[in-house]
Amino acid sequence: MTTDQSEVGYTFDDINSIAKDVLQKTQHRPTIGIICGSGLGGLADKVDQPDVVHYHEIKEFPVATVQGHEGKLVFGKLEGKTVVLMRGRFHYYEGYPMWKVAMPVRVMKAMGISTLIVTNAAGGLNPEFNTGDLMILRDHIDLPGLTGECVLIGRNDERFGPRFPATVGTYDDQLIKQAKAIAQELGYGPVLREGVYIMIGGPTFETVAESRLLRNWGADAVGMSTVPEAVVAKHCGLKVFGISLITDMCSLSYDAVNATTHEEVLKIGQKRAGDLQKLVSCLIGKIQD
Ligand SMILES: O=P(O)(O)O[C@H]1O[C@H](CO)[C@@H](O)[C@H]1O
Ligand code: HPA
Repeated sequence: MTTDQSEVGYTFDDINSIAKDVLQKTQHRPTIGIICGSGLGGLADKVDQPDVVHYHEIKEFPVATVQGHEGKLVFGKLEGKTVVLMRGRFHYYEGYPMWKVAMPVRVMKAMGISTLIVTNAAGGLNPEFNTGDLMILRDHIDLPGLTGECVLIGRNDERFGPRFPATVGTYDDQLIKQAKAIAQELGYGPVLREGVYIMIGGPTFETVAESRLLRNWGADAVGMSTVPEAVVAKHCGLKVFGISLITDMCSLSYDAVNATTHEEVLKIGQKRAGDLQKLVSCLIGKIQD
């Protein structure tokens, strides 16, 4: 048995073969990929001429195990653009290695997308935020990456991207500008935020001391996803846009403790998903193929 991590993951040929197999199940040729966060999969219901491919139908694809993540790819048209939505993502805390968490991003790139939109449910760390706010990701902190669990660990194939990729500018400036303008037009100004998302491994929610630490590190919101996907997307040259729905406020004081639950996360998701979906749909309409 080997514990050598350098050979793990799917090869470039594996990824292309998976993409080819999936494309045989749909007529659509997507240019935009969307990963739906916890309870935020409803956007898939807005897709015209949908073709649905369940993850279990795709050889070598992980299965989604978390409530609020259905486990299917939805291909079709949104605002005139051809899209593929992941209705259900993979998380490190489900027991998947990082490279597997983000492998669908490489598959979507191999299917032809040039832009990736990532959505998530996140806890608010910035005391000025409120539950129900929408936070555009200006940047992220890859806590697992900083502590030795970067999604790009392992042998690098330059056909995916460079060995030492830059991560500055991961979130596309132009898309951020467009999204902000759309949010103003839609009247979302009062709930629109822009900030830094920090990924923790999960599945435990933060203690008060941890929330204080993450806040002191400069994070505005915390979640257990998104960063590996965004890093892999940037590595392979995709334009990335990220947005969080703030589903709960993290406790920064022992005097006002809120013990977050996944049910609470899904409930706020249900209540506020409509606005997030509207914003994302309008942005898709503006993206140049
Ligand atoms: O990041 P998404 O998938 O939206 O899910 C968020 O919600 C779950 C916790 O309720 C965690 O998985 C967290 O990451
Ligand atoms: O408060 C949170 N912490 C971590 N992940 C989350 N996902 C939704 N809310 C949270």
